[in-house]
Amino acid sequence: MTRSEHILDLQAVTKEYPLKDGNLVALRDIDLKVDRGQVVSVLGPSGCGKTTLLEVVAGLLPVTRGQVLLQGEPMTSPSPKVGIVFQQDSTLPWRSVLSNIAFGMEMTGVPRAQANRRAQDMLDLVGLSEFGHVHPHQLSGGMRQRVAVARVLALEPELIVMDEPFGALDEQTRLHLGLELLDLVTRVGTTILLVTHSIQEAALLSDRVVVLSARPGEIQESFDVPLSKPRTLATLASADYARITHTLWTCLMSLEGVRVSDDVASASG
Ligand SMILES: Nc1ncnc2c1ncn2[C@@H]1O[C@H](COP(=O)(O)OP(=O)(O)OP(=O)(O)O)[C@@H](O)[C@H]1O
Repeated sequence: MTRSEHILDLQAVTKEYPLKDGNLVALRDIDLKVDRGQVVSVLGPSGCGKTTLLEVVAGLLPVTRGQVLLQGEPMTSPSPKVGIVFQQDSTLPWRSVLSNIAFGMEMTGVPRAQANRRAQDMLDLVGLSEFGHVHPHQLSGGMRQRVAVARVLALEPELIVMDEPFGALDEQTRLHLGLELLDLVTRVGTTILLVTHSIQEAALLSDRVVVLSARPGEIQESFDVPLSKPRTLATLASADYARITHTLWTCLMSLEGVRVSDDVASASG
């Protein structure tokens, strides 16, 4: 594999937070390569450093040691090449949906008329063609997250990092929107790094799932997800899906010191 195919390359990344009485090591020696067009999920126990990892990748936090390369270049500050979708609704309530999407483009100097045209294209892409002129509070939580995704896609990032983007939604809506997102990013060829607490979501959407250990977060295991594409809700009923969720569940439970019997793990999948 050539260097350019690794859109993201974390090399021995360690992140420490300074505290009054010493440093808190949030991440230790993280080596992670993500190929162009891949969806990679990060799972791990609460507090293991998942959000820290995303913030480091997005250039929002400096690393303590090691480096983050995006397309071979060190990432040391936020870049338009990396889009971010957070769990919390980040739409601006006083702007219409269309102008929420256009806003990011206007900030980067795109003329308003052009930004509005592209915003409409993005709305069409996320299935909200008719909703450009309403305000965010008139949409459901899932629709608002689609607006957030459209706003990020409009900027044509190389990589999108997502922190529990559908975490505030019920499990069914979450998986449904996740599949829509997967279809979308497959079409536009974007690379995704996704933090989630949901084994189901990670298995359903990812090419690879990385499991972090309890703090300090180190890479415990990395699993390729051998599910055929396109993924659909029917994937949830497949034997391969049951196997990969079982594997992920067992790995996570072992981090919590729990031994999972096959029966319990199968039932959980
Ligand atoms: N700004 C900060 N200053 C000091 N410590 C921090 C800071 N931000 C995070 N931490 C600590 O770093 C560790 C990792 O936090 P982080 O939010 O990255 O974990 P997480 O895996 O995303 O957690 P969760 O799954 O609960 O959302 C935690 O122990 C947290 O308390």
